Amino acid sequence: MSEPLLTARQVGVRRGGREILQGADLTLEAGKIVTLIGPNGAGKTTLVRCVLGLIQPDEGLIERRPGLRIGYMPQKLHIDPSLPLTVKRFLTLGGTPRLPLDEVLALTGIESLTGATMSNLSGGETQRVLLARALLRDPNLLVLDEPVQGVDVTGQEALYRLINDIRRQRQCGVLLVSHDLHLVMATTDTVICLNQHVCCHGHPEHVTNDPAYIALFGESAKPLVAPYTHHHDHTHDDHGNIVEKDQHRHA
Ligand SMILES: Nc1ncnc2c1ncn2[C@@H]1O[C@H](COP(=O)(O)OP(=O)(O)OP(=O)(O)O)[C@@H](O)[C@H]1O
Repeated sequence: MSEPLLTARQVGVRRGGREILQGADLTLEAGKIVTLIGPNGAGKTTLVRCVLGLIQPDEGLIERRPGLRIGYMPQKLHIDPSLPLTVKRFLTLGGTPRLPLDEVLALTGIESLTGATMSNLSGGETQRVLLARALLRDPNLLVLDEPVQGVDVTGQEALYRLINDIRRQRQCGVLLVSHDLHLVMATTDTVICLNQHVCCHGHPEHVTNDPAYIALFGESAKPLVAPYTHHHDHTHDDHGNIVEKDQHRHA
């Protein structure tokens, strides 16, 4: 096995006197897709921000391979609709790209959009442009925070296929945040379920057949067409600590 691109060990983050992330482990490797899933407020974006180096964990450590280049696709893009910003201008705002623009436009299928105004793009087009921007850095690691937000179901499948093709072609590692477990299962190498701590993790096929996983996510997580729902064999108190069901009943 080659040296990982990034390793997070026992990462913990506290905010406002509350543990929002505890003991999270993560290993990202070239050519592999790791998907973070979990309910709202589970700490997914917080872990992503630690990976990106935007925040320092209060506990644990993050090791990055020297020279690691990360391409980041944020959850949302806020652009003033009155700004007449074209796709080409947007893509070249971040300085000199490491990959030829034409190559990235072709890879993401947005060659015909270069003259379009950013605020006029559809949800799916916007996400492709954001992906293109992340790719221009020629990253060894792509970090995609809910990349299919605002995209219809057909577009979501196409976007996940594209992400899969990109990691095959470019052999970059991918860290994906998703609520769409059923859509990412087929292309993910490792699933990490987060709810302040890592509730379970592993290869999707093994994980979906694991009774612990089924107890955690419910039967609806098994068929590939069902919406993702999150069930726990435990709950969390206001501080993110695990409360066993029995404790709860007697509380
Ligand atoms: N700077 C902060 N100060 C206080 N609380 C914070 C801070 N940043 C995050 N939180 C809280 O930590 C928790 C985890 O937030 P985070 O954004 O990581 O969750 P998430 O899993 O990405 O959620 P979502 O799926 O809704 O995007 C939330 O309850 C959030 O309100």
